[in-house]
Amino acid sequence: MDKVIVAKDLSLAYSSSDTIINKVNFSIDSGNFVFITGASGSGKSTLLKSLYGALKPKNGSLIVGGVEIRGVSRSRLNFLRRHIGIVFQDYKLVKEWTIDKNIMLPLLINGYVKSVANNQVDKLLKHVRLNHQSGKFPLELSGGEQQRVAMARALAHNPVLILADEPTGNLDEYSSQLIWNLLEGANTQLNTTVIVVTHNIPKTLNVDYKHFHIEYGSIHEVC
Ligand SMILES: Nc1ncnc2c1ncn2[C@@H]1O[C@H](COP(=O)(O)OP(=O)(O)OP(=O)(O)O)[C@@H](O)[C@H]1O
Repeated sequence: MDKVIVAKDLSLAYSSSDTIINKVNFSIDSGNFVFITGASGSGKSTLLKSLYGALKPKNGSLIVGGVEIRGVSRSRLNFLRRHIGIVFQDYKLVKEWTIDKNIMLPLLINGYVKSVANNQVDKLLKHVRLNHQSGKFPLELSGGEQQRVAMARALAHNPVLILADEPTGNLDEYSSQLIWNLLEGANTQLNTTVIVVTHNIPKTLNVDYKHFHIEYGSIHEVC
């Protein structure tokens, strides 16, 4: 099976004095569904940031989608990110844009012509059960609805990898379940590799998943 991510002796830090992740080794196969847990401040978001190149390794090697993140050029990183969908706990939608335009952005970046992108946005809004909210702005939606827009944006360009940082952290049970269903669907139907940072692994998920736990700068596989 292809490896989507390979970390060798990977260390991550924000400054030269304190290392958050220290010489870890792990790999993730294409099509895996992976949970990353750990105490608050253990480095879960830091690890995720490194996977989309927002934080470069301090030492060691981190290969994502065949691209070595350490020393990667801006253009190569932009190319890699076209194959990644990212979901944040605080949604990170552009509030001045309609939800349709937010979802359309990755499609236009990936070279879709406007008419095809428009159709795709309609399909995605239906997929996340928000077609009735088309044309609205993010702040006119509830938190759960905004996160579903963020999910639609992450799924829009059929990414090979979805990275989600506490995607249900602020949501009620109904919205959380919808988000888990969407992530599960991407994984089982499209074979998208999914990596989720969370404090709580849902009990209702119908996928075989891997579970990595971060503690004291190390990562170990729980199952
Ligand atoms: N931009 C930054 N600059 C400097 N230090 C940072 C930065 N972001 C995070 N840190 C530090 O890195 C450590 C790990 O933070 P991180 O956000 O990765 O933890 P986490 O496991 O995701 O925590 P939580 O579950 O609370 O979100 C913390 O000590 C934090 O203060």
